[in-house]
Amino acid sequence: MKVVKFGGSSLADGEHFAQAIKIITADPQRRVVVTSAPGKRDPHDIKVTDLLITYAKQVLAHESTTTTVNQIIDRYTAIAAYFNVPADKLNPLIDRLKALPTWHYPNDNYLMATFKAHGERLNANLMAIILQQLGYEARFITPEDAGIRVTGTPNNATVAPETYALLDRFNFNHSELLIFPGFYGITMAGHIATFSRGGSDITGAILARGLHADLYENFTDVDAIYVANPAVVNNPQPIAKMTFREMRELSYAGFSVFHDEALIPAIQGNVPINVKNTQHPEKPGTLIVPDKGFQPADIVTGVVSGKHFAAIYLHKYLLNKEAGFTLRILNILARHNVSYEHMPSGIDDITIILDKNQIDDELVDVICNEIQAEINPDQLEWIDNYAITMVVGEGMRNRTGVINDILEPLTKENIPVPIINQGASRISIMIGTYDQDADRAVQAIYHRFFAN
Ligand SMILES: Nc1ncnc2c1ncn2[C@@H]1O[C@H](COP(=O)(O)OP(=O)(O)O)[C@@H](O)[C@H]1O
Ligand SMILES: N[C@@H](CC(=O)OP(=O)(O)O)C(=O)O
Repeated sequence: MKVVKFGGSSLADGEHFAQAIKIITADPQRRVVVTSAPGKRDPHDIKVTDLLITYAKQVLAHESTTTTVNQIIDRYTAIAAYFNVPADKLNPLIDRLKALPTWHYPNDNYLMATFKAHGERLNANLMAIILQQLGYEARFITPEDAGIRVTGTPNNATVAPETYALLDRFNFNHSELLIFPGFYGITMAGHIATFSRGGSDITGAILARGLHADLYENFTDVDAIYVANPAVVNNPQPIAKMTFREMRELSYAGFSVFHDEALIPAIQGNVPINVKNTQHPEKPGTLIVPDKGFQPADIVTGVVSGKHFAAIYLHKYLLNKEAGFTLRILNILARHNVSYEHMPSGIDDITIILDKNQIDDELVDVICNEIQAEINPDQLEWIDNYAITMVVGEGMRNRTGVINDILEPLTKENIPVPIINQGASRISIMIGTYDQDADRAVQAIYHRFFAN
């Protein structure tokens, strides 16, 4: 059995829906379908999820919602019209969308999550209606029905382990197609909470593990996952096969084509993932497989840069002799609910690299003041413009000279490298550069390893 997930770009309009349906029905193994919300039809279009965020904000600000609601309705109406879906089938979906402001929410964050989740919920419902109209045995299933339980915050939830016990008990007759909305689950108190953006990939992986799929097919708008982001490197090489561990490192570092958290259920359930192009399903795409017995084809599998990092640099003599020093800094960060990404250190120095998205200017001041007061370092600096380039590959393990091959092209390009950190996993090397050099660093490393 295969779980198939279609990204927003693959369900943007009626024509894309028809192509997705062609794929679903071409293979009897494809039994479980996960939908995203309709994505952009062209580069200037707005994703339905973003329209829903605007709708929620307008409700919270007591502003008029008419234009936004009509824009959202138009997206679903256009898809329904493509398949001649009668109005009485679509009207309950529209009524639900319009009624969202009248529901009760524990707070504004839950309201936002519920509005956002409806992009996928309405799309899955519509997909089931269309499949039924075309004569297929299809059932629309919600996370409530199946038992996708989540914990955490309403707009950044994580799957709760009991989900898998509930999915095991879920009555799944393999003769029918199950159509699930991606992106959200239900909290213990019964409220809707979404995963982070791009999180429909996570729903697909949860279902692949929970329903014991043999393969998780993730349909998107590129032929494969490439060695580097095609927006940064011209015409990069596709990756035919890689390990879960490689993909987790690459997606965490910025390969937005597949959500990094979606790797975890697939790893736990040992379900391989095939990322494929909806417009070219005949192409092999990229296969992501367990690490065991994997034979890497190249030294480097992928190279990626993220530009949203900052760092706290601390210098204090005899720092390494002071027991609990690092713990005290991390406690300060934890008090403000800030996590760190990397922490390279020397005998008298430590650099703590943070994701800037979780911190604003006010919080930077508060944290630095607390560090100064509690730790009393000789030097404390906030560095605001770090980019992290990750070079990842199972083929790098136990190989000498790789670091030289990575740094040499950067030196040639005059790119300063203030930080290097070789991951404990030995399949990744982190190169810290400044924001403005990040893309050139990826291009230089890519060309060094894949020039021919
Ligand atoms: N290394 C990479 N290989 C392929 N695509 C990448 C890579 N890095 C970033 N991307 C981007 O990811 C996009 C697909 O992800 P996304 O827009 O989330 O698709 P979907 O709508 O199917 O969920 C591609 O169009 C591409 O721009
Ligand atoms: N629709 C949600 C979830 C998602 O996974 O979307 P997409 O498949 O278009 O990346 C978002 O925009 O974040």
